[in-house]
Amino acid sequence: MIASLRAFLNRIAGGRPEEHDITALGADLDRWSTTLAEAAVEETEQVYGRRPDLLGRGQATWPAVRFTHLDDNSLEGVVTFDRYFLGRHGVAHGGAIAFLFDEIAGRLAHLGGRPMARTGYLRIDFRAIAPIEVELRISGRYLREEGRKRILRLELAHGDTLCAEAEVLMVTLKPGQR
Ligand SMILES: CCCCC/C=C\C/C=C\C/C=C\C/C=C\CCCC(=O)SCCNC(=O)CCNC(=O)[C@H](O)C(C)(C)COP(=O)(O)OP(=O)(O)OC[C@H]1O[C@@H](n2cnc3c(N)ncnc32)[C@H](O)[C@@H]1OP(=O)(O)O
Repeated sequence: MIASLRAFLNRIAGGRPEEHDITALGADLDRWSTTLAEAAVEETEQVYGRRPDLLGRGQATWPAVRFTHLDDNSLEGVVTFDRYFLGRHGVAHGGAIAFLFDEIAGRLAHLGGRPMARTGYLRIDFRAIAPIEVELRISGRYLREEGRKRILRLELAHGDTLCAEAEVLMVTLKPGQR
């Protein structure tokens, strides 16, 4: 279903359907919303975004990263920004890159069974455009750990071109923090 939704969002983003199809689609979506409202659950019960075995953890609105390497202190992977993530002129939206980085930082921060942490800061430098619909490389590693602070470095590259880099602070949650 998530794969279908992902494909659907790309068709929406990249299409210019006829008016009668837009109207029919809106009605279909409204019907599904009503059905899904009956299946509403608390956050702890939801499945969306909680399936690490699926691309993008089972989120349709997250760029689908495929990890090629994971150890306790670093990771590597590939990601393609679909049409849905277009900013302008064939380039991925900067916010989509921030979303990608925050998620990757979360993944990196919890490697090696480390305790739960939250993003303190995410400082991004956009060095070159990141094109959509091509495979980009993502990498992340620990710079250092200081008490509750984990400082990480992330990179997004297209071939030999560095598209964006970030320094991220993840802070270990204190007892009672959620
Ligand atoms: C959403 C939760 C993630 C759940 C992960 C779940 C499972 C993991 C499994 C797999 C992972 C896969 C994917 C992960 C998914 C998503 C990851 C997304 C993560 C996020 O998207 S998360 C949402 C955005 N995030 C926030 O919503 C944070 C709001 N905020 C706060 O919750 C507090 O602000 C907090 C807790 C950050 C700190 O607060 P606090 O009271 O606990 O600690 P305190 O302030 O004492 O800071 C301690 C030391 O950090 C330094 N420090 C703190 N902040 C700093 C800053 N900005 N700049 C420079 N230094 C800073 C202090 O200066 C001090 O340093 P020092 O000890 O040296 O003095």
